Amino acid sequence: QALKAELLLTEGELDGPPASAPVLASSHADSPDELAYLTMPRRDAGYWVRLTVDRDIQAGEGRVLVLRGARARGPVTYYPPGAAPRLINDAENGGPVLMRRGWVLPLPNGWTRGDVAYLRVGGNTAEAMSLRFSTVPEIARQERSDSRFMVAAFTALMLMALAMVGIWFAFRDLVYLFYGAYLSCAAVYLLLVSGDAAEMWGLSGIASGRLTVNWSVATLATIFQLGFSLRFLELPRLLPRLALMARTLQWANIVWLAVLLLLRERVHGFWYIGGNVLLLMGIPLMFVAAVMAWRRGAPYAGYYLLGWTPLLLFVGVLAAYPFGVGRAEWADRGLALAAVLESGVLALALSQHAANRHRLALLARQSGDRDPLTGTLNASALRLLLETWSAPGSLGLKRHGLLLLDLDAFGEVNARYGRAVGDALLQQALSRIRGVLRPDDTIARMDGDSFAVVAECERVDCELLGRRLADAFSQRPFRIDGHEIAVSASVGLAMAQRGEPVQALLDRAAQALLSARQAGRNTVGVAPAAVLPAEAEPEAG
Ligand SMILES: Nc1nc2c(ncn2[C@@H]2O[C@H](COP(=O)(O)OP(=O)(O)OP(=O)(O)O)[C@@H](O)[C@H]2O)c(=O)[nH]1
Repeated sequence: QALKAELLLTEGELDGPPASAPVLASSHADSPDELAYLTMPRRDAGYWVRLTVDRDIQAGEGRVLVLRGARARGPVTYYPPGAAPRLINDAENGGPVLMRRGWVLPLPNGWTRGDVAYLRVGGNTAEAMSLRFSTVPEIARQERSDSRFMVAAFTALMLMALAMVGIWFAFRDLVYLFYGAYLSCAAVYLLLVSGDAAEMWGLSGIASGRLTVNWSVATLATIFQLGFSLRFLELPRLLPRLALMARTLQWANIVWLAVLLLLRERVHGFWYIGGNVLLLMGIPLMFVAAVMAWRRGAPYAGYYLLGWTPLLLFVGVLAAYPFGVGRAEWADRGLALAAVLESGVLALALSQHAANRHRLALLARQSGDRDPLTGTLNASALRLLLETWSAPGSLGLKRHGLLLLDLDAFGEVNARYGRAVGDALLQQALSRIRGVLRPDDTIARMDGDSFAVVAECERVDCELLGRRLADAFSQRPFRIDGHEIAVSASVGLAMAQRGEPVQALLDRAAQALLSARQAGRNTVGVAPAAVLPAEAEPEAG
């Protein structure tokens, strides 16, 4: 059964289908599975679409046409072959609502070859639309299966959102709350666009104001997603410029959402174009940010990429659909599936994030060994933490480095300004070190003027961190009691290796620190890799 759809170019308002008109574009669907697909450029006068078939369709066959797209347009009038015209896509004026997979255009008297059907498509928006044949039982089957699928996706997302709120409650870090809020918005959005909300108790009211609500929920999801990404990828620290761009985009979304909420129907004709453009700008930005953060050692950026890439692709396809790129038929389901996959991966990452933090907090609290002057962990607490991480079977940090930092010529500060000033300097030194670290890094005061940092990073990034720590001291003098005191620091780095005893790791870091001091201070020394019994053989051979 071949269906032909032609986009006609007419002038002025007509009372009925044009007798003849130039054809702007045409599309064929040669088999029942194919779509006739038309992209419509913006045009004040709207369009007429002429539909023809190459074979007769009997009235009793139960065949119907399914129209998709044209979502943001004004009312569409349908002129069935051999029957009276009717208005569709007019939910806001009490007309029939969108089915999950489009509007059903019935063929009450069948379709005789040679008869012509028309669609009058109003509204001044650029949007693509598609047409295909189906049957009522087939649509019913599809609706049922879509419905089950969407409810499962909704439930999965909502459960994960609840878990995130729970984690936020325990740790009070906004990253979890943002993610939970994003998940709930995504779940509600999926339900709304799937069309199920209209039939659900409690949601039918929301669903009837459809466009404003759908778009607001989607925009809120974007706003929360950006907030989450900023924190999760540690953009302000790692990539300040990208962080600024993400914040700007977040604000643009907030402003655009306010426009929608204030003006509602009055902006429906064009609002979604701005919304989709913002979305299409955000996708590559977040992708680039994730790749760059990953390369700079953001510990969870790998999860982010794994989870988001498929979802961003589907969002991109859907956002580009009104502009005539891509076909949204398969993208709806793909979107739901990718959203569940994404939330699964990210929820896993965030719970690992939380578990790491929990273990640290617990250990630090249990150890109770704190340095009285600065209030941070002391040497024995740090040793306990290192022992726990290196114990076989522990969750452990992935790859981590131990950095020892020693202030250069600190004895002179004491001698020149007095011990009280020295104490104040040590306290300020701790905040300088903290300023360079991530929230998950661990810091301890070992003794006198030396500190230790344990950071989850690859060797290059740990070396960079070492340099940043030294720079934090050399680039700015301390100001204490009206004195300006310049103090540099030397840093020794040793990368932890599986199976290496904690004392050996500490010794290697101390050796690296010694070499840095011997190299003239204000430098970073890096310890050579440990030779472990299991690895000694291949090296010897
Ligand atoms: N104000 C103050 N000073 C301390 C404290 N604990 C240790 N110190 C002093 O810190 C200094 C540690 O000196 P070292 O690290 O051996 O040597 P340095 O003077 O820093 O010289 P470098 O060889 O460059 O490290 C000593 O002068 C100690 O008296 C403290 O709690 N408060």
